[in-house]
Amino acid sequence: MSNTPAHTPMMQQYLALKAQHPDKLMFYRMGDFYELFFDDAVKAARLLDITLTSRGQTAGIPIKMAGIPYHAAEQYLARLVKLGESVAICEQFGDPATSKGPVERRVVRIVTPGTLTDAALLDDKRDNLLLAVNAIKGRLGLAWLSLASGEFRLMESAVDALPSELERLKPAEVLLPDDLHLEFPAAAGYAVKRIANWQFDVETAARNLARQFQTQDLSGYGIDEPGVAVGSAGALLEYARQTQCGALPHVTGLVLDQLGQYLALDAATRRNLELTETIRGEPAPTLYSLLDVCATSMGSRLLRHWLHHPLRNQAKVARRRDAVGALSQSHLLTDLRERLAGIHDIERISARVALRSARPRDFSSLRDSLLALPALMPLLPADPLLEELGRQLRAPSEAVDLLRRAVMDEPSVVIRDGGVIRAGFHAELDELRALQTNHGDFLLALETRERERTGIPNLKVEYNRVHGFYIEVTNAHGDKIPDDYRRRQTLKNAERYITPELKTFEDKALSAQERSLALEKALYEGLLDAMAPFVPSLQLLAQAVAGLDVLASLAERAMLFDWVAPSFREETVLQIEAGRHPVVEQQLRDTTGDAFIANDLRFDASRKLLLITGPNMGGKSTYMRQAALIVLMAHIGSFVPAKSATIGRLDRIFTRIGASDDLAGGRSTFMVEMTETANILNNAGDHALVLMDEVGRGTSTFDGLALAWAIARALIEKNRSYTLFATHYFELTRLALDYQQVANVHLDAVEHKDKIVFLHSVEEGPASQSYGLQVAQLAGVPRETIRQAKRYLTELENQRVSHGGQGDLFSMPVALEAEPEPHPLVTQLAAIDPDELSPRAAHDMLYELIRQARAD
Ligand SMILES: Nc1ncnc2c1ncn2[C@@H]1O[C@H](COP(=O)(O)OP(=O)(O)OP(=O)(O)O)[C@@H](O)[C@H]1O
Repeated sequence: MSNTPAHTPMMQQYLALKAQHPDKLMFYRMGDFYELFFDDAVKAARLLDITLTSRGQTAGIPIKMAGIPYHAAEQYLARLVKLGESVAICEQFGDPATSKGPVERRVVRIVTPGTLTDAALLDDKRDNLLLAVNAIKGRLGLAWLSLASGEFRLMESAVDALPSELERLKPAEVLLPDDLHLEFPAAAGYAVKRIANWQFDVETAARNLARQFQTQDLSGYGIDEPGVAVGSAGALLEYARQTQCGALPHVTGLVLDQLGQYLALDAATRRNLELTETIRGEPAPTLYSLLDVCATSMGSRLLRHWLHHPLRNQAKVARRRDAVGALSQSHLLTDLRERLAGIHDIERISARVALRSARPRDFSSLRDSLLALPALMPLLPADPLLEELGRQLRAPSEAVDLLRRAVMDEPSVVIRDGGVIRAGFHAELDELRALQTNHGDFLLALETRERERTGIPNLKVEYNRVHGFYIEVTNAHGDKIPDDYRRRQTLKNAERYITPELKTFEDKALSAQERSLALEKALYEGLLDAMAPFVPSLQLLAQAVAGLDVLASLAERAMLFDWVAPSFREETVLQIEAGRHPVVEQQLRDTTGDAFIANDLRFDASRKLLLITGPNMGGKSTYMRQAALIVLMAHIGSFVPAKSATIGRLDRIFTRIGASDDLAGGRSTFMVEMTETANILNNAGDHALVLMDEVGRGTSTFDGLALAWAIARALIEKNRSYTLFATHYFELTRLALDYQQVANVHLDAVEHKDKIVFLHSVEEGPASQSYGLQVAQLAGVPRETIRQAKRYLTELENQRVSHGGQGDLFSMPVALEAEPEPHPLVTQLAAIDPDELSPRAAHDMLYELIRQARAD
């Protein structure tokens, strides 16, 4: 037998619970603290910067410990989940005073980065997604859930779509089967959890999902033959359920995400266009930061979603655009937006109701929000989409009525403290509360009555903590004591009595507070039960509010910034009159106060590639990006910064903009550039909008020029996309001579007293010079260096004139065509060494070659 002492009973309990959650930190409730032990304590102390102490020994091992006060737990949880950690929260049940051995404890929930529902842990303005990924035979199965709203989606795609899907969804946590190895973009900001492979089993998943949704199978969700994505959805649902230690009643269905319905944006494009984050990862200035003046956080989240999911269907987008138009014309728009601001996060509150974690203030906020809805309807202008949304704004009247009757105007923060259920809702609760507050009245009334009954004028009814309630009679009146008085205590000059009536009152009063708190808690549980059936309709209503809010914000932006309604066409056209870059325009206004120079853009079937030249800083990138942003804004239903915009059928936007290293991913600038280019050449079709910014500049001049030339030709001949191709290689401007679909445009600049002035206006034709040195001078490069560069430039230009220079490369384009394969006869001839051949063999060889030549 070993001499090692056994673990203490408490540690045995701890270790048994911890063994079920080895990969999570365990918050172990002990009185007013959550304690962490052993390695968890060391880790938490490091991550949270809290003190590491020790708490004696167990089984001969010192117990390392770190603790946090339970009432401050949320802020620590928030920090841990941000760092990608998961935490199992273990509460104590039963009364420590009466239990033998350690009080019972259970893990009540698990907080992981992707399954947050607490208002305090969530970002109001973005969805918090849990994503499960699997791949089988080259097919990728994705499923994702926003537990805080109940939205559950899935899709299948090719494995190489993973990076762009991650960029689109931006999950907080990703679940993967144990032995799946996929290449993930580095530093993507989500936690990765490995779970057992069998959890992804497709058949089990399909069964479990159908059970969750209470359906026969999944065909009602458009899934007739469950595949790899269903396996992911099953694994995800089970994981989410475990984190909540219970059912997920608000997850009532699945949506099959049809990628085909969205304008496709690859990962690089989402980043390059700075939709919701700048290239440096900041939240502003971005298109989202400009557009998001939503009054509710539900609206802000939906807008973010719309920006990442522009719709291809022109009719659907036109409906939104028309609603934005109607709202922008409405003199009630400001009123509407003010009213919307009074509406709380119905979506997330409903989810918490379903998960039974709603707090008292969730209920009062929900009530106030539902009561505010009817006032919105008269503020909606006539418009088909707005009328549809308006119809969805009706709150279930029973729910409103219940909340009104049950919940105080301003309930306390936690139910534990009472003060939540409204007076008049429940008679017994009212009585219990009355007992606590009306002691004085009752005692006075009793005193008066007893004085009259006994004829003792100085009889007193009183209370003290030791003896409770009593009637005190001085010894002088001892002979008048009625029969029903029972002696409780004898003093020097007086006796204290209790009567059956007073005893009953005492019992009630002393336990009233305890009982009223318990009753209030039970009523609160009942309220959660009673509200649960309304969750699905509240979720729908929340979506309607969010939709309305986004449309109203877009209308406000359209009015303020003077944007116009785009018009859509089926045919090949993309025409923008006086377009502006929405974000740069506002930045200029806020900083220098300069006006943004509006520019036209014209594409049609006979003009599909624009070669853009012009000086650095001239505005090439801005011009290209503004085209993409206008197209994108149009496809979410927004008005656009232009005088007019006519947009034909489009299915994708591709961008190859800017030089960014992917050092973490081990790819150089040039490698990133070429990977993105390869993606475009392999996938862009004639309905794609392609932006190519200075492709080829990441390598040597000649390689870069040759690549840029070949890439432009491929885009014209093969992809036939709408292409904006900005370049510093003037040689490329000659493509316009060879292809009628190619047009040259340039950004204008003028030199004024040795200084360059950018006009930022786009003109037809190629630029005349590049002004590189002038821009360098403007940037503050020392004068001497500029002088040297000038001298060197003159030398280079002279050499170029005498040797033909780069331009010659393109005056004989054939030279660039791939070398043709040599004829087999040539190969054979080259392989012959005549010195090794006898005259006879040479003769035979000659005949053989002639035979082959004739046979050809
Ligand atoms: N149409 C415009 N009106 C006013 N200012 C503009 C306009 N276009 C660009 N600018 C200003 O010029 C700056 C440079 O523009 P941009 O980055 O598009 O130039 P570029 O030609 O792409 O330069 P480079 O070749 O060095 O990348 C912008 O930051 C903006 O402040």
